[in-house]
Amino acid sequence: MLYIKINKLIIDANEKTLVNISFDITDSTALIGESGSGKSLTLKSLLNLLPSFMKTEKVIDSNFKLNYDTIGFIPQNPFTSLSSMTKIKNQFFCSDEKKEEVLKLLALDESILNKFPTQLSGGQIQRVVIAIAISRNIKLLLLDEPTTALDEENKNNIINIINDLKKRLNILILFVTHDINSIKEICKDIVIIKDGIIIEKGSTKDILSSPKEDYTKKLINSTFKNKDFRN
Ligand SMILES: Nc1ncnc2c1ncn2[C@@H]1O[C@H](COP(=O)(O)OP(=O)(O)OP(=O)(O)O)[C@@H](O)[C@H]1O
Repeated sequence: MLYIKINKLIIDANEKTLVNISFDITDSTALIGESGSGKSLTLKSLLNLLPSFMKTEKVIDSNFKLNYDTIGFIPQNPFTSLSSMTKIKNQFFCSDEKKEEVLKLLALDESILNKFPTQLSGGQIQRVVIAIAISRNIKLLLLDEPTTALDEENKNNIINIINDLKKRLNILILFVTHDINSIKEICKDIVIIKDGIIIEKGSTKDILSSPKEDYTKKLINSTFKNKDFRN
């Protein structure tokens, strides 16, 4: 079983600590917090993409190497991550067989390979971005609010697709969002973050059914319409 134990992650900028957290990813973890809580900085630090003026202290234990080959990243806005002048088939870096395999997993027709991104819908583009990420045999999939730029129908589609991928592929998931409701089907664990510090963490079921902190209750009440977990 894959795991990542983030025993210490401290990010400082200009003498100020922006993030100071520790948590594990042993299956699928949601990192949830309001704007400015430190979610993106956490993802960027795992991808080694923080600006050089930020100082980082990382103590991470994992049973695989964390690098470009093993980490896939799905950004908030899929429209900016594809090259608009390049046909979809040339945006993959894998064999044709692998392309066919991942397109099937994402319920995308092979005909999209000969199209340009501008010829696809928002939902199709996000699925292509996910297909490209998983075509690299990654071990960790980072998702940064992947449904923000999508309409309600495509949002639900993407959530179902990620849930399905999680069941089929043996990969870890770290899903960043401010919307608890969007991850309740996908993520086994939740980490609640505020001002760079963890407020509460635990299993999704426990956090949703009996949140301990007021901040968590506020997040749940602002987004959580489905009462399944409370009964
Ligand atoms: N380049 C930077 N220089 C200085 N401070 C920064 C920089 N980037 C982010 N910060 C600060 O770090 C804190 C965490 O920012 P971060 O972008 O990680 O928040 P977030 O939780 O991802 O927010 P959002 O949901 O709006 O994307 C914020 O206070 C932000 O102002």
